[in-house]
Amino acid sequence: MQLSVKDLDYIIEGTKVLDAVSLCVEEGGFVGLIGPNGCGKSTLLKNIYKTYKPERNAVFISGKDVMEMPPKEMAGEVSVVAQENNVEFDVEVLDMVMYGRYAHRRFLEGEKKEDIELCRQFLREVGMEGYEHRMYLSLSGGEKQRVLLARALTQQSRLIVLDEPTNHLDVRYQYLIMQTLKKQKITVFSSIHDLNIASMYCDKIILMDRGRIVAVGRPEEIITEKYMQEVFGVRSQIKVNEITGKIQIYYLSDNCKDC
Ligand SMILES: Nc1ncnc2c1ncn2[C@@H]1O[C@H](COP(=O)(O)OP(=O)(O)OP(=O)(O)O)[C@@H](O)[C@H]1O
Repeated sequence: MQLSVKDLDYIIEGTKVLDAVSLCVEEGGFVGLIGPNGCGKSTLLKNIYKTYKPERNAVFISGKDVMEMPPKEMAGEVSVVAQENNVEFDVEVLDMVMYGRYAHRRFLEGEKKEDIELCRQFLREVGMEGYEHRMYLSLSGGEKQRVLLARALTQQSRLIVLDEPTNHLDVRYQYLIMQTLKKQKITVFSSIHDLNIASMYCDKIILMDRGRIVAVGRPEEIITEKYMQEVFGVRSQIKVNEITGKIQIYYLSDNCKDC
């Protein structure tokens, strides 16, 4: 098992934001984390990649407690695409992607040709070829997001954790990014708002509500009319798409005449 969380609580300003959260993500899995705004998805992910400090013996990557892992070891095991990336100083896009090679470089070692080629390859994969020498902060939100994904892939860890990676992206790039992730031989754990995208790419979905895990299962077991109503408070119709064979969700508005 690549990632496991055991009975994790997390309190922010006196409020229990995570309440006894346990989950596991098996090696090679593509696991989506879904749930309403404010249910604790980002807080859970931040505990996993240690932006927040989890309790000891609660978060394990490849069997090791993350709190026992020094930064370089952590970077070798898990790459992260977080939701907020406050970049304090501007760099060229290629240099931004090169940061992903941190875990693979020795102290004071220069950039290797192979590293640069790898960075260029992942920039191509995310549709950012030709942007290598643009300044990162001059990019649009969606372009930045794709560069950060290239950086995470360049890290070549076995697990990637992403917080809403398709935020900011137009529909073409939403699918390109998910497709790119799917192609890698890597374990993926990602929060996802778009449930049709989740059903298309995930083999397992974890549903959260109010700081707790409500259900875990295959997309067709979790993205159901019942859970949509109970957890999101939205009426929906769910059908299997004839072309993709995946389930598709249609939202029904309250003032819809015939539904
Ligand atoms: N620094 C903070 N101070 C106070 N409350 C916070 C803080 N960070 C998060 N929270 C609260 O914790 C809860 C969980 O937030 P979190 O960002 O984890 O939700 P989320 O499921 O990722 O939401 P979204 O779908 O909107 O991104 C929310 O109610 C949020 O307001």
